[in-house]
Amino acid sequence: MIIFEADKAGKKIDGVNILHDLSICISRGEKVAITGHNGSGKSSLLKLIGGIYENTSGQVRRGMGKTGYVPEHFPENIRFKMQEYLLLIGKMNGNSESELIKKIHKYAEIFAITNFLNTPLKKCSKGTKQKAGIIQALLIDPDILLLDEPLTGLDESTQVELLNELASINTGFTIIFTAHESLLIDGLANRVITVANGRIIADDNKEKKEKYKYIKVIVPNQTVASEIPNIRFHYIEERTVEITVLSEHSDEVLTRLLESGCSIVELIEKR
Ligand SMILES: Nc1ncnc2c1ncn2[C@@H]1O[C@H](COP(=O)(O)OP(=O)(O)OP(=O)(O)O)[C@@H](O)[C@H]1O
Repeated sequence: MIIFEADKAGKKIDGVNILHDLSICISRGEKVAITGHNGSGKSSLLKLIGGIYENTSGQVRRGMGKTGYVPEHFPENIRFKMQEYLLLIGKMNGNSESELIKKIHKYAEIFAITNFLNTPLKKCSKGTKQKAGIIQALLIDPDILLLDEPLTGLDESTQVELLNELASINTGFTIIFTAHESLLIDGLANRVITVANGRIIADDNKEKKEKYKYIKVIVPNQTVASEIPNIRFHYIEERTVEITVLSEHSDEVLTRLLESGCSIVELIEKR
């Protein structure tokens, strides 16, 4: 199901075109990274997708359901304790208090910040505040989560922690985020949109790239490999063969090898 579609869309602010000629389609469940240099238009594209910006040219259609948006910077000097703040924000969105407390505790556990629920936000670290920002967006049970540079300014171990936590929340919903870090792009995205000067210059669907399996196997005789379809192979020793096969054929190839009395030494997935 398509949740966002742009056809030659553009955005002009104060007479300046900041996004040009964008044509994209995003489907439910995709994990999309928007990347590019500073000032290339990443945040603006995210805002256009989320409806924070309306297009000033071309066509845009949205069918996204509830959208949770996490801005790049968490507001400074909030005097509320974390749980008070999350309750306040959650109530604005019509949740009941008991329902909200359950959700806050569930997400605080996933994001490993339960110990900070009673700490004033202004005393929390950048990483903890960032996590509170993400939880705030999750409290509305969004169908789509938009994150603007969620790892910026965090140290490396917090980045890895946050990535794992983001990857562990419900895999079914759509996540669209801007990022510079290959850690987040490689770890979370299945599609990478690259922008430069307000234009999309690349749109790569990682899932579509063919995946291969590399199998190292000891064969009982030299005819086995030559009788198996859909593989490339070469001998590295008299009885040891390296086989490369498309992932989609790998199960049937492994079955054939085992039925022919081969011993599998190594099995690696490659892009
Ligand atoms: N509200 C605005 N008014 C005027 N110009 C803007 C506005 N928002 C963005 N721009 C301009 O549009 C361009 C793209 O900005 P944007 O914030 O989308 O880039 P970005 O890739 O997210 O940058 P960064 O990586 O530095 O966050 C920049 O030149 C910026 O100055």
